[in-house]
Amino acid sequence: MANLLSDCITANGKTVENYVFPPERRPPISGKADVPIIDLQEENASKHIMKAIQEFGLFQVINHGVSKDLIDEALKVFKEVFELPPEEKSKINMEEDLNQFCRIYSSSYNFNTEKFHYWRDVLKHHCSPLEECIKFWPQNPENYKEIVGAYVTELKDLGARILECISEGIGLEKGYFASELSADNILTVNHYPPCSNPSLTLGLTKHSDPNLITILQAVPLHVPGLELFKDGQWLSVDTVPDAFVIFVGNQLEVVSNGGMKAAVHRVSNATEARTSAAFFINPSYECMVEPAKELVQAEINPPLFKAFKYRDFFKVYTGHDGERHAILEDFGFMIKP
Ligand SMILES: O=C(O)CCC(=O)C(=O)O
Ligand SMILES: [Fe+2]
Repeated sequence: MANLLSDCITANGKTVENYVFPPERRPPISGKADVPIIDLQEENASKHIMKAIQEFGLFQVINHGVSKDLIDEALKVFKEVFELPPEEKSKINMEEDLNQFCRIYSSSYNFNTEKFHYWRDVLKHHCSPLEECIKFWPQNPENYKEIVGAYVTELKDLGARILECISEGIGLEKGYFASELSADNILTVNHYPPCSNPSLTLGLTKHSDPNLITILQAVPLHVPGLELFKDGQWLSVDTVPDAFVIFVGNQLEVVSNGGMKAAVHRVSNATEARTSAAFFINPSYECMVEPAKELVQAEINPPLFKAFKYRDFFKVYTGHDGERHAILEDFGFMIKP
């Protein structure tokens, strides 16, 4: 397993080879995306969410009910993980197995085979069922389990409320997603260390998330990073304080039979460090995913995706970085270049 970037930087203060992406994989941004800010307490929140999804595939939520103190504590503890001395970090499981419940690694799952590495370190663990997963979470910082346990419990609840708004918005019963479709939760903490030449690297390449929805927060707010691909252009995404960014993922695209499109995004680096926490709401690995029967009609609106087991999709998604688009098309996704 490769060293973590955060360790290399502390150890010798300079960058590492194989992090320079070819120019065609890092086209510049053309401006800013005016991503809608939705007040979840507002009566018409569901309507606003649907409109934002149609236009952007993502939106910000405020008045979401998650306390500011808890958010601040969680984001602090996430940063602290990457500030631990290398010997402490190495105690966090670094196994390659996809089913490991807690892993810390650099760049991506495919570090050993990928040609270019992303300028990021990652801590990733499952969060459901909490009592089981929490045993595998980092022992340090000491308060990690307590704070992150409370944080992911709140985010799970927030996700359920947002999914209720979405099911209402697309004409499905309110509890449609409160099933195996949203049974698994994974937390990914991305740490993008300071980069001396951020125009040459990528924190994360162009992708859409594999899941139902993602709930994201990043600090510090003034450090840019998240970028959205919209109408053939890359646009930077600024967020307002204490808002969560909500992304439509591939499985929502399937269930809505293409009615909603997953947000295509990437992350650029900066001369300052940035840390983001992405809470992924996923189907369970055994869940069969297909377009909702209620949204499909044989002649007028035939199913655009064949049914698949989420495990099979996820294996493809994580295993074939370079060929991902061709393979996703095999599942029915119409991927534009
Ligand atoms: O760091 C970010 O802003 C986004 C991270 C992301 O896209 C992901 O983890 O899938
Ligand atoms: Fe993402």
